[in-house]
Amino acid sequence: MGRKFFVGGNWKCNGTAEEVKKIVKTLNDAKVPSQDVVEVVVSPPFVFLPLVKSSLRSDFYVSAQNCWVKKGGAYTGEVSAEMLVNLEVPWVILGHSERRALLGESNEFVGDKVAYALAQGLKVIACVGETLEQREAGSTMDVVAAQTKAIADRISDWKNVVVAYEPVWAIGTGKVATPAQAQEVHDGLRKWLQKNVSADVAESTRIIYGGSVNGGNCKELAGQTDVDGFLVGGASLKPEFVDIISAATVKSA
Ligand SMILES: O=C[C@H](O)COP(=O)(O)O
Repeated sequence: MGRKFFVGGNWKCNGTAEEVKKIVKTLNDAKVPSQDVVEVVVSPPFVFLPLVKSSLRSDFYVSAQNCWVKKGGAYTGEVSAEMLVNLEVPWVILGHSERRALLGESNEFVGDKVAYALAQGLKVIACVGETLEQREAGSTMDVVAAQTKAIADRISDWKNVVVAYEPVWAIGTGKVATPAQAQEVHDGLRKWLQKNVSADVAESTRIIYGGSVNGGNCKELAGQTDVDGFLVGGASLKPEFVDIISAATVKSA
């Protein structure tokens, strides 16, 4: 079974209600490849999830950008996986590098979050990626393998997991990884899954790329064998997100 192309739009901490309505309208009016070809998920800030969910076209899905590591309770400011399930939000992004760096989320903490969210029935976009310093030190594969291992150690079923490879140096910088750089790490991650999880999981798990993806570079990146889609930040707030979704046709061509 082929891996269906996956395009996620991570809106991060952006937008007013008016801006959100405008983005949704652009998406709703867009002509994109069918659901058989591409799975599209947009991830607004928590407060806009109900608005987006209720107004977004039915062939696109919503995702939260984070959730708490265990059952809800006395955790001021957090949102639990159960709450997302209750609101019928199917996806959650976990382990984004901004949270790892700014909020000190460790590999183990992210692994615990992934395991808990999956156990509640959520689907997870799990982010991994190296800093520029780590890349220059030649430790890219070690870093992403350790991040992936912390997840693999805690879960047994990968069917609801998409792995997002997001080199930190490429996020929001306009400095996109070359298609060859992306392919090299995606291939390395797939081999890691094959060796440490199973051949089936390696073959079926989508590994998507994130980091300055835009309407201009998406097709070449999508052409790489092991690039199964994108997690898009800045460009997901703009009409060019539609072109990025349409890059899925590169795979089916
Ligand atoms: O989650 C998305 C990534 O952080 C990429 O962000 P960017 O497309 O703005 O570089």
